Amino acid sequence: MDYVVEMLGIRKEFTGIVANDDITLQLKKGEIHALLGENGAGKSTLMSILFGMYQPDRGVIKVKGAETKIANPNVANKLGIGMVHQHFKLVSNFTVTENIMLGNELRKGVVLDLKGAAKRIEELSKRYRLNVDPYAKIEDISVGMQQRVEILKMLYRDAEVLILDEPTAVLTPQEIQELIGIMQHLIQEGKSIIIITHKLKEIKAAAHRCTVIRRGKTIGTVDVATTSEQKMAEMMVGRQITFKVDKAPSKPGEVVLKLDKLTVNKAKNVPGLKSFSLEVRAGEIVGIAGVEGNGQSDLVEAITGLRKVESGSIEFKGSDIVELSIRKRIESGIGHIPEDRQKRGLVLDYTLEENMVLEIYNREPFSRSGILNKSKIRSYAEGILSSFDVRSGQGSTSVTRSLSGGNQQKAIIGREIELNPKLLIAVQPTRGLDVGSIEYIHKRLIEHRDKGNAVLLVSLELDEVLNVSDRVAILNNGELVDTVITAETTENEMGLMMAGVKRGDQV
Ligand SMILES: Nc1ncnc2c1ncn2[C@@H]1O[C@H](COP(=O)(O)OP(=O)(O)OP(=O)(O)O)[C@@H](O)[C@H]1O
Repeated sequence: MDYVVEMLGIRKEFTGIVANDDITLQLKKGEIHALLGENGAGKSTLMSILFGMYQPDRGVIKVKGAETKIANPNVANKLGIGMVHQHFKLVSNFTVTENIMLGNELRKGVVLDLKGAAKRIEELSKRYRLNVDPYAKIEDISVGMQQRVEILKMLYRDAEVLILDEPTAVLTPQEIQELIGIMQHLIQEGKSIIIITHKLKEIKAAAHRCTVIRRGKTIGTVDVATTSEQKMAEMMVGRQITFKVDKAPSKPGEVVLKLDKLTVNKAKNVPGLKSFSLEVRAGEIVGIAGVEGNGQSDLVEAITGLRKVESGSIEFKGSDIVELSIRKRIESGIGHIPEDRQKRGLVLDYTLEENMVLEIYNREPFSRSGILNKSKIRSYAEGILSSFDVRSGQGSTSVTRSLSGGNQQKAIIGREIELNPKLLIAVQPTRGLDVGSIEYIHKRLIEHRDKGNAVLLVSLELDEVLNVSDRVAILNNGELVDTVITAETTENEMGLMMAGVKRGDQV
């Protein structure tokens, strides 16, 4: 068999946890190979080993049949292996060309030929249909385009094996389709791809084979065309997944959040949200649907106090909170699961238990007369971590940075729900989570509603908005298109409203 890369019997242990335990993955030339596994299963660790960022404790790596030691990423590059990380490594005020040359020509101390490099980048971009402008500045291009720059960086270095670590997590549905097209074109040109994703639909749409790992061990490699999504999910979590959200009809109570003609600016004098009105009641989940960048973050940041309001009012439990500080808003009962967990949600160098009490460490019973009660903090944190199944090497004392991305996300969700806020604002709560965890988080959001709280759910996943929310407000270009009851609408109808077509105007 013609394998370009083989990872055989790979083991990697971190303090307190075996991240990879005898894993085998074989990549055929010209295939798109998906790597699937629960949060913390060991996917990123395995790929970091292939890219030379970690050394395995045991096991063999072969590239084109020859056993190799990949001592560092430079060696990986020389062997034709490239990787796009979850968090891009681009300098925002540099151009595309400068970024691609950085760490290549620049490191080698070669005399720079920017023009020549830009020309080659343009050719590569054309050949692989990436549509990237070599002279654009990173800060001026979309996240999807930035990802293409990362792909170009690999191609510029003649990579033959491309590793993409959760590339679709940051993309809009449209960009995901484009990326799948790009991947298909790349393999036609002889490249081979390993892609990490939690989305079974994407695996079905793009991959030829899929290797499933669970808790550091290989479960198996399957042909995607003949394996159902259900089957892959079961291999991954080791139990049946329903893919359905069970919920009773909502029983809306008093108005918890009342937004009246709210206008928020994106930049100076550029409105992001325009005269937006909405009520969210106790005992209901209201979803916000829209194509990314249509006012969702302006809305969330205005309610949580991160952004100044131009005009209009925000009433929470009957009083206007526009002038309240962020901390006062949290104390009065507004919980927030933020979109960017690394920037806003967690302090990565703190331990997990410190992060679990970030908003409440100065209250009883966690501190008294300025002295922290460490055992109370620990038992509180351990409670959250166990009910939300947050997996880490050293339990509540693990440094948060060492957790896998999905486990960091589960920790934030657990922390915010545990505070039992009267209003919970959940922004993309299940981004980066495996199907088992998504099922659990949806259940907890509904339980939170059933306790008589209000939930505002902002998500780009139409399935999620439709299945979890009771009502949905649709945003287009910063304006409310309509508010609909989810049981009375369809995905198609919602799609049209997201494009700005009101219900009554649809044909
Ligand atoms: N540098 C590190 N130090 C200590 N533990 C680590 C380190 N890197 C990863 N781990 C642990 O190894 C396990 C596997 O993590 P990894 O990031 O490989 O999982 P993953 O499958 O990529 O998860 P996700 O889907 O959530 O991104 C996790 O329990 C994580 O906490």
